[in-house]
Amino acid sequence: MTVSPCRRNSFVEDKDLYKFLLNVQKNCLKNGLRQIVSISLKIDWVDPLVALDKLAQANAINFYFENRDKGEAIAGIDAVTKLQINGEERFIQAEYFIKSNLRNIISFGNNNQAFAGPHFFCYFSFFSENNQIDYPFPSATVFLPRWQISLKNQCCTLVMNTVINSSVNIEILLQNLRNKLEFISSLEPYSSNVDYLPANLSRKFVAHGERYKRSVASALEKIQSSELNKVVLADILDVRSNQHFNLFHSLNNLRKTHPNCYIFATSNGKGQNFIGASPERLITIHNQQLITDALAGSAPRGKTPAEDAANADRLLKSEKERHEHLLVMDFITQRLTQLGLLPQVLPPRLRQLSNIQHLWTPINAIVPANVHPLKIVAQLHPTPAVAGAARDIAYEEIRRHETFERGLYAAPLGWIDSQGNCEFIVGIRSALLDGDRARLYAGAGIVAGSDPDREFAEVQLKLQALLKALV
Ligand SMILES: C=C(O[C@H]1C=CC=C(C(=O)O)[C@@H]1O)C(=O)O
Repeated sequence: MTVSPCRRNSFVEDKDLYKFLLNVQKNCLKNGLRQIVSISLKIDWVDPLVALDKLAQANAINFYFENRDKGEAIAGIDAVTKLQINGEERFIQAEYFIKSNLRNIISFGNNNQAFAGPHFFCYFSFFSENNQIDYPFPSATVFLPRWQISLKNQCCTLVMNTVINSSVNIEILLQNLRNKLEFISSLEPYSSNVDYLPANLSRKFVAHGERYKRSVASALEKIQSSELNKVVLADILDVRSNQHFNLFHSLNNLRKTHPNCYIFATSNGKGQNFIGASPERLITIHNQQLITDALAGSAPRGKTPAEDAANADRLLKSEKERHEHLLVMDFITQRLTQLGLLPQVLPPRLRQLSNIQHLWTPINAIVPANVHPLKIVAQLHPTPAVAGAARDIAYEEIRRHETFERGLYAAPLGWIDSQGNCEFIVGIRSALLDGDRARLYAGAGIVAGSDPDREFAEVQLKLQALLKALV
């Protein structure tokens, strides 16, 4: 087990918290209010994934986010307050929900600690309305977790968000916190061989290939004859296992096999989970410094260093891949400029993942204090890395060729704190888990010069890497 350089607070002895909560309650009584309190405590090292595994209830919503390269992981368990909506106004309503809740939250604890204080977890679907009536997630969910366990640079933080009103028993509330702390400190590191038998998978649909390639060919005709420059067409892989998919086992596999991707999972509290390993950051804001990624244009990794270098070289020089990439970069810079930001484009580079490599251009900007992160998310989503250009024509093509609901696939997912810091990624290379069934999603950008066979192979490469991690 990793030894933590950080020691937890001896809060149990701390009378300040008790006094603080009593004061909050007094104020609630006097003013007829209800207040959310966010208590942050440094705790001994724990794996947030294990905490999620052991603390999550099947009937509550949860969220998990990890980036191994950055040494960060965060689990949000159960909700103190949540918003679930559909429709065009979802980003504005989500922003309003967060702002109005923040006005009613008082924080306790050291807010300089990483991931201290209230964090709102947010996830959206690709389209503002899902066509599939029984799709298991609404088009926007925002929640403040009851429990949040995070890790950054080997330091762990527990946040308890709780409602205080006139009838809450403060002693019971504190006892609940002590119990939780004790339970968390008893957790062992993740062991991948616990209670887990290898699964047998059967595929429900085997031959999407010809249909996908026909869609690419048809999209290419449209690209030749219209304003469409690019469309991202996705495919699915439906599998069934002889046992229920194990969320934690899959997440543990994903973080091992994709250490430089964002590993994510959300549960809807009704038995379905959406999980994945995405290389694509939509935005990170830290102290008003924004970073976003233009990520598009791909090649497989080579089997030998020489083959790998040759693939990388071809990718960097390919006019077709650079055109595909440039469409994303131009879109992002234009959209940020429209918001009044001054984007700085960094030199292009390669983003090399375990199975695939991409053209990657990071873009920086300073975010004025009055621009909420969700305004930027709304402005950027969906970029041509997951939709296309021009967007409206790409939407038509996606709806025409994809016979499934995209749902949360290729959509923004992340967190926002009370200072306007945030991290949102794009939920590509993802899967919807539902008991013993899983639907896997991946796509590829189609531009002039795309070859249907190669685009299909790229999608399969992405799907197979994900499938391997699920079992
Ligand atoms: C839409 C996906 O990937 C996008 C992101 C990076 C590179 C892409 C490409 O080269 O086609 C795609 O635009 C996906 O993996 O589902």
